[in-house]
Amino acid sequence: MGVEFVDLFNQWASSYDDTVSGKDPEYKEVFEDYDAMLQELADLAVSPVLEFGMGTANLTRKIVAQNKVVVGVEPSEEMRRIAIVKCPEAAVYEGDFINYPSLQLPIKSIVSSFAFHHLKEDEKRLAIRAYYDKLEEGGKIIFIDTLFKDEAHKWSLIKDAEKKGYLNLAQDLQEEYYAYLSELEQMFLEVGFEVSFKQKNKFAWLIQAKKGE
Ligand SMILES: C[S@@+](CC[C@H](N)C(=O)[O-])C[C@H]1O[C@@H](n2cnc3c(N)ncnc32)[C@H](O)[C@@H]1O
Repeated sequence: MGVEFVDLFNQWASSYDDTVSGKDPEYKEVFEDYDAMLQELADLAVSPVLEFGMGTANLTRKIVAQNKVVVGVEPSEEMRRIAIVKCPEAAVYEGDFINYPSLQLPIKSIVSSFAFHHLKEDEKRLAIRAYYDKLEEGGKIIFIDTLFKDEAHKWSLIKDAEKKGYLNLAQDLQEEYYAYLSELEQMFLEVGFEVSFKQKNKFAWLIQAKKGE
């Protein structure tokens, strides 16, 4: 489910790290402060960690460097191929936010960066419910992703991208399933999570959702 973007990621995998390091002007602002954002997320994660959409393992490496155990799930074969080389310490599985191998570990953190927007609204809701059951008491979901504050904010980002000639970005902002903050907040609250949002750059937000103890 939600894996309609995988071909794109197979093609993007070999140049993905150039994009996140700011070499592609079109996506520079999307990934502004990428390393610092991932580091903040890594610092917050409590082991054992389940990571979805690990891509080329940039977040995974930061978590593993703190001697935390990470199980990574990634649908793109090309991304997994790079992730395994860059982060041999992590267990890496084929799968997605909803379908992934059953794990025997007690999971204390579920993390993901720049990937949750690949799920449609009903898929996001399904995943969040399942993560509530999967997490240990006191466990946390910690995501970083692009969010829209509201409809006006969405269209201001799209218009701004168009004005700069960033037509791929403008198209992504319309075609991928970026959530509205209030809609995502509601999905977490209705399951029983405490949730908070912190804006990290023009596009990306840190989302923390805690399961009560
Ligand atoms: C923009 S990349 C982010 C990679 C990495 N987390 C990072 O921060 O650089 C999005 C990743 O999500 C993966 N992805 C796409 N659809 C997914 C899904 N339904 N479930 C899990 N991962 C997915 C892609 O293959 C890709 O590796």
